[in-house]
Amino acid sequence: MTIVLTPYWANGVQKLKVIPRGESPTPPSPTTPLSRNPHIMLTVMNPVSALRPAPARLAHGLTPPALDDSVHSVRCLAQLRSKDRNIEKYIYLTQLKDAEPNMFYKLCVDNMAEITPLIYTPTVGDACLQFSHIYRRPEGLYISIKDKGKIGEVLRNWPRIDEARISVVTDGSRILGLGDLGVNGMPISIGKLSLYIAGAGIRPSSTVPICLDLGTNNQKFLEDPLYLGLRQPRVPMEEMNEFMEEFMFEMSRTFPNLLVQFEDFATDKAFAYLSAFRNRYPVFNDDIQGTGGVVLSGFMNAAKLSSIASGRPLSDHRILFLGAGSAGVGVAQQLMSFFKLQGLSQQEARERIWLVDSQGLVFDKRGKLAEHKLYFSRKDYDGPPMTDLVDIINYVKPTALLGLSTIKGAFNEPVIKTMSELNPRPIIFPLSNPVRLSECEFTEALEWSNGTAIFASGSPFPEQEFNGKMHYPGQGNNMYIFPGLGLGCILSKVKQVTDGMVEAASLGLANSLTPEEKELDLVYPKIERIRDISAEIARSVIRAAQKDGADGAPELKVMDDEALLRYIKSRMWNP
Ligand SMILES: O=C([O-])CC(=O)C(=O)O
Ligand SMILES: [Mg+2]
Repeated sequence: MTIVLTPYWANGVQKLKVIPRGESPTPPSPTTPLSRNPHIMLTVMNPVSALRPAPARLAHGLTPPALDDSVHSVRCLAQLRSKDRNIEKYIYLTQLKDAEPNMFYKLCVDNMAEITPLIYTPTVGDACLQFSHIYRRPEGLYISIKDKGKIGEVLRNWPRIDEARISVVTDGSRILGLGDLGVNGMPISIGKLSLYIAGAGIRPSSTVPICLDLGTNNQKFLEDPLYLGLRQPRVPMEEMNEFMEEFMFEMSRTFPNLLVQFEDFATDKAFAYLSAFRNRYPVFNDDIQGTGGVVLSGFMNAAKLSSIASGRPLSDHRILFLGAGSAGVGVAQQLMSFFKLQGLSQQEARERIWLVDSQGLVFDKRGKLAEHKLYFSRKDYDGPPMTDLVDIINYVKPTALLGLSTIKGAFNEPVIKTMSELNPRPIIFPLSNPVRLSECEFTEALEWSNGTAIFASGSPFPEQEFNGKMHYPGQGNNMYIFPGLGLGCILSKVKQVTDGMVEAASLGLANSLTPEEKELDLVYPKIERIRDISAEIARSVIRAAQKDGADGAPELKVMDDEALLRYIKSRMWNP
């Protein structure tokens, strides 16, 4: 006999009952108590934790006499802190989100600096690597290549279609700097959306984490008996293109009010799908535009500090990128705005930027280059290939060195010393994620530059005392941008995400430093203020959407800036 396990509730406790397959649970009658009504039971057992209703208050006597929400949050935090390993903390928080979503988000909002690195970068990287092993419950939506031709049907299985406003979609092909993780990329979509909720007050039930499964080329996963995805290599690009066309079309049909964030697609796909869809649907790519926007913002503040020390005009900065993938080129494109804001032409702005990839300096005469590198490829160099980073620095004489290479240790002592010889305050941004792939550590940058480096990294580093002074590392991570950008897009019901909106998000972030933060030489605001920052960013984004004619909420146009900010804050969800 085949049996199925059917969950039911008894005295407020969830249990499992074995019943023969085909036999249905007792049909509900109007007199069935709520806790025994299988329809209610189904809601409670909804596979998507963010969609589950808050658990009903238990009847008197079913909870300990002194259980109280404010004390319980202290208890949860203590339980969290009692775990030694970050991955255990991640698992604990995932379970808490499932069991008590409000408590989970309350902990996040109240302890942003402590919890963000656990639910997001860098711990989420480990969670992805181990996802098929630490998996406990369904969360989010999985669409596989096997669903081609019926993607709409799968999407319509989402239980709260009407409420859906924001989806993070990954195909797992380039998770952080960890490479192709296939369906194990799901925690990235989940983690980003947790930050939307905690950082911008997006309602949990309006978030849709999605992982597309187009196979994986990760041999280790293909051989892992616990791997949760399709056991096949990635499908060819042509097949994926058809899949993506159907996917985006069905997404817009099923969820007419949804903003889509593409996340961690391999470089070629990241660029291809952004340009294929951005004029047709409200979509942006976090790794190209979010990272670009956040680095532009930090760079604007860093350049001011650096120029004060050197006396050079802002328009004279020279930026060298190590790494020319989607993030590197995305950031380079965004940094063009910095120079244009200083009055340089497009051509002049481009000449302030140099790219280095795995084969060294990117220049026209080097030979065939990938499409996305062409724009920044140097036309003014025709010597032999230049591969040594110190040589390249001595040739380019950059004021800023930005790393998006995922090569740990690439910014070594000679590199940073050379930067320091050229600049009284060199800008050093090792932006690769997670932390163990960072081009250098904060302490190294401080030591080798004798405390002069203006530093921001993709993953978090602790603050550091050096030569009797406290130094604060910036975190140039797109987490500062995407929650506010998304909030602005949702509230103004945008039809598209324009370049102007991304630039506005970036300027909004740059201008959000308080006088105290400036006093400490910070290039990014403190993460504890993320809700205020997100509201400011959202306002800038809404104004830019209105200017670009991309918005669909005319009622926001008549509000003055103060009223708009109040309105944005009033729409934020609180746990
Ligand atoms: O997730 C992060 O921490 C930043 C990001 O988008 C990436 O590295 O791909
Ligand atoms: Mg990413």
